[in-house]
Formats: sequence, C-alpha cells, structure tokens
Amino acid sequence: MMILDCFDQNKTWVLKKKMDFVVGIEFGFKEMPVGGAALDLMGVPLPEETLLAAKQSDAVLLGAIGGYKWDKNQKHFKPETGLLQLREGLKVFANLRPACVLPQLVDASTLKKEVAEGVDLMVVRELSGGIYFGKPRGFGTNENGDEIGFNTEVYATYEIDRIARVAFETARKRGRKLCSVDKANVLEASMLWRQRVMAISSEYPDIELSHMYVDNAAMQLVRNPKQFDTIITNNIFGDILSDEASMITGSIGMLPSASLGEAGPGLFEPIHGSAPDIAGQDKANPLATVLSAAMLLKYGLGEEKASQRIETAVLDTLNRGFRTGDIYSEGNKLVGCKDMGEEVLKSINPKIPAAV
Ligand SMILES: NC(=O)c1ccc[n+]([C@@H]2O[C@H](COP(=O)([O-])OP(=O)(O)OC[C@H]3O[C@@H](n4cnc5c(N)ncnc54)[C@H](O)[C@@H]3O)[C@@H](O)[C@H]2O)c1
Ligand SMILES: CC(C)[C@H](C(=O)O)[C@@H](O)C(=O)O
Ligand SMILES: [Mg+2]
Repeated sequence: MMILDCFDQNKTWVLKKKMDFVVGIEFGFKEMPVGGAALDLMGVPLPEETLLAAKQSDAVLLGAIGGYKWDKNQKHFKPETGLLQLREGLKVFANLRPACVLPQLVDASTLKKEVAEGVDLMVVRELSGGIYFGKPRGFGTNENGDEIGFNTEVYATYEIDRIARVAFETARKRGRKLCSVDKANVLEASMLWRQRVMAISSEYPDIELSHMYVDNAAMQLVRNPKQFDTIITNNIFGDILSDEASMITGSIGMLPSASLGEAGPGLFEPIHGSAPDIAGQDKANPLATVLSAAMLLKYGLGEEKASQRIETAVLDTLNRGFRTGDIYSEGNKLVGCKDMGEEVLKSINPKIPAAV
C-alpha cells in the first residue's frame, strides 16, 4: 500500500503500526510525495518515482492536496495537476463517492431531519475524461484581442460505456435504481453520454434507469435526496454534485471515495481538499480519510471484514458522542482531529497503546 502526501516517515510508521493492529494484517507501507509536498521537495507535483511506486502498489491512500502557497503557480506546477496526473497515470476512471446520512449525524445535516434522514446514495463519477482532460485547452487571444481561456468537454463512446457498466453494476448491488445526470439539452458530449447510457442499459434490464439534467439534479438533491440511489455522471458534474451531497450527510469531512480502473491499484482519498482555512488548528474531521482507508480495504484489497471493522468503529465513536466541529451538535463531545482519530482506534481495539 502507498501513502501519498503527508511526507513524514515517522507518521507513516505510526500509521503502519496502527493499521496492523487495527486489521490484523501486516502491511508494507511506502510513503511518497505528491502535490505541494512534491513541489517543495522535488519541484514537480507528481515526481516519476511517486507514480512508479503508486503503480507498483496494491492500493494507494491519498491525503488531500492543495494550498494557498501554490495557488498562483502555473498549471504544470499546481498541486492539482499532480493529482490529475496520478489519476491519469493509474488509469482510474471510476470514482465512487458514497453519501450516507448516518442516524447519529442527522442533526448535523443542514437539511431538515425528515429530508435528510435515511439518505443513502452513491455518486459514480467518471474520473479520467471530460473537460478535465479534453483538448484543445489553454489560453489565447480572440479576434477582439481579448485574452481567452478555454477547455473542451469531450467523451468517446468507450469512456461512457465503461463508466456506465460500473454504474449499472454498482446500482445492482444497491437499490437497483440508476439516475444518469447530464446536460443533454445543450451539450453534445452530454447528448452522446445519454445515448450510450441508454444503449448500455439494455444489458441491465433489472436496473431502473432515469435521466436528469444537472441543474435539476442539483436542486433535487436538496429538495428530496432520498429519491436517489445511484447517480452516474461526468467528471465535472460529479465533482460538484458530490460536494453538494456531502453537506446532506453533515459535512464534507465525512465523505470517502474510491477511484478504480480496469486493472492495477485503486486510489483512495477523501472527497474534500486540504481545508487550508483550518490547517494546523487540529480541527479537521479525519473520518473521511479513515473511511477512505475502509474503502481501500474493501475495494482495493478485497479485505471486506477489515473494512467493516473500521466502519463499525467509526459508528461506535459517533455513538459514544465524539464530534469534530464540523459535525458537532449540542449534547455531544467536541474533539479535535487527533483525539477523534484516537477515539476511532479505541473503538477498534481498546488495547492499542496510544503511543503506537
Ligand atoms: N482531492 C483533493 O485532494 C482535493 C479536493 C478538493 C480540493 N482540493 C484542494 O484543496 C484546496 C482547498 O480547496 P477548497 O477550500 O475549495 O475545498 P476543501 O474541501 O479543502 O474545503 C472546503 C471547506 O470544507 C471544509 N473542510 C474540508 N475538509 C474538511 C474536514 N476534513 N473537516 C472539516 N472541514 C473540512 C474546509 O475547512 C472548507 O471550509 C485547494 O487547493 C483545492 O484545489 C483538493
Ligand atoms: C483538486 C481537484 C483536482 C479535485 C477534482 O476536481 O477532481 C477535487 O475537487 C476532488 O473532488 O477530488
Ligand atoms: Mg472536488
């Protein structure tokens, strides 16, 4: 397994020992820099060594990238470019972003209890195509001499077909309802998207397929999120809608993700960013990352039991009333990032020594 970004050998050792304790499996860990850490150390956001090590791992756990320090860098020297290069390099095209309102956190949702309660949806986001990677893109000058910036939303049939199959398979393991979100009333790439999703649906007669324009979907997510089971959408809409869905669950600090390809290691990361506004204050909610490790065990290593142990521990920690600020509601115990992590460990195995 490989850990990216939090470039501190001592921390990795601690994490390794804890993971070994937690799931009873001996992990081999390798820590490599990406994003800002890599820029500072090696001058590029994704060093070749990091990509190679990632490719040679069984699974990759990624800490969030980005920060004010690098915001004004040119595109090639942005932390975000490192992340996109990593996704591209690992060929992970299917990004699973589950959003569940846990009974313990209904009060943390910004939506009314009756709207939020019981929400359990999965966003299947296409991750390696669309406007993020489409060409042409760049900067230029138009006929009036005005500076322009441009990107291209482009999807090929095979890209839509393979993500559609992942989404139908995902829906089959869930509530057998798939909603495809697009902008087929305006965008050609979305028109093809809708056509292909409909074509692939003939392979899945047991799945109820519906289509929704993205503007409506953004509205429906806060109007009646329980209508959704599995959502399939393109790269950019998935980015936006999953952040929106996260707030239904109480906080973006709760949402993990799994990015999978046809073969090779998966990439596991919280959906949130580096939260620079609260960096260094011990305030961040670690649960999205902890739950990403659970997804890594399940989807990346096939260790379902171990994955469940982590998920159960998170629920137990919440049952015992521990909350970081983002999910805090009256009557609970407010803790920082570190203490929240320690409480999860205690829930997994009370015998884990704090110093390990
Ligand atoms: N996958 C990634 O690594 C990833 C994802 C999104 C953004 N980013 C990068 O992160 C940086 C900041 O971006 P942003 O501010 O738009 O998004 P962000 O997700 O970092 O933060 C958005 C808001 O959510 C809060 N938040 C995020 N994670 C939290 C957590 N675990 N606990 C509590 N609160 C949390 C932040 O404090 C902030 O108010 C940018 O450089 C961006 O490019 C990286
Ligand atoms: C940081 C950025 C490149 C990334 C994305 O847009 O995919 C992030 O927002 C995410 O959701 O993982
Ligand atoms: Mg995002």
